[in-house]
Amino acid sequence: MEVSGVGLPGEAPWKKMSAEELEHQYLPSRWVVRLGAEEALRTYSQTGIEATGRAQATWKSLLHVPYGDGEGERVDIYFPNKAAEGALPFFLFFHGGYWQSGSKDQSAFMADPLAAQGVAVVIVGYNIAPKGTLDQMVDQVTRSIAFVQKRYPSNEGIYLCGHSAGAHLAAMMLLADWTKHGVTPNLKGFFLVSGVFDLEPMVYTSQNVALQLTLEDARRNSPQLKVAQAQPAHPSCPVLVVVGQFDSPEFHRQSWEFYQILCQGGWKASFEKLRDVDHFEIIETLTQKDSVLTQIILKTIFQQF
Ligand SMILES: Nc1ccccc1C(=O)C[C@H](N)C(=O)O
Repeated sequence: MEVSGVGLPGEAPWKKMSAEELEHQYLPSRWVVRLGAEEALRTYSQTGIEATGRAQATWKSLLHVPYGDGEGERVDIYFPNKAAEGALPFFLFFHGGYWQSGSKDQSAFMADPLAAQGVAVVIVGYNIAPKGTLDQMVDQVTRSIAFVQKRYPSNEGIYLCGHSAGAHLAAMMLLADWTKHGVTPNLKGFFLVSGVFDLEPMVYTSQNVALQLTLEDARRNSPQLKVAQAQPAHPSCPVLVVVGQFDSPEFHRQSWEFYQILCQGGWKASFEKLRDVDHFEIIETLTQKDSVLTQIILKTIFQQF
């Protein structure tokens, strides 16, 4: 006998959720325990704005550097105090905000602690919805990476880090086809922080009002599905999938299942659940040189594992 509301074995758990529950699972600010939702979002923005101001006051920077002709196609680059501008590891960051909020101008969370250790930090701007579509964002991110490789061909590695929606964009780069960009970036590591890798549930949340994803768009842009179908392009490149203790169960499931599919596909993946942090604190901790995530990133870049 079929029990209503209970899915088939192996069926994604979100398919059994009510619309309200699904909405709740995919609103990260509702899962913040230390603050109210509004205050958590305010603190996150404030922390990003302050870190960006500090980075611009401290480090040599190139701001609003175009990587394409489109209006939003700009990066900010923060350099450590070194003469050799190009022979450095480059850390590229893709901000979160559900592909419809946030900007590079308030996302240089990690610039200070990474530049202090000799890493060039690139904060990537892309056209958020409704101006940009998800396909355009993926293309912009691809071009931003090709741009960095072309401009700094003697780089000591390009590391990609994304938060939330930005982790999705970074994960899409595991599968990027670089041939049409005329360059193969020297990708050395991926840090996927509190990401969404299967976009199908997003189609049924209020986030899709601005995104306007069809089921087909969502599937075409789901690294969870793509990784399962492809050979690893960079089998020796470390891919860290990390989620916050106070992220919602759906965010935990998304990260865990993506990590598992990476392992099955032959990627050098690892998984971390960071204690005591929510969806926003996880990235706010990158302003501190001693935080667990900052240290993991630095150890990966400098191969101290
Ligand atoms: N501003 C963000 C920045 C980074 C990551 C998520 C958000 C969100 O606002 C998500 C959603 N609108 C929420 O209220 O949780």
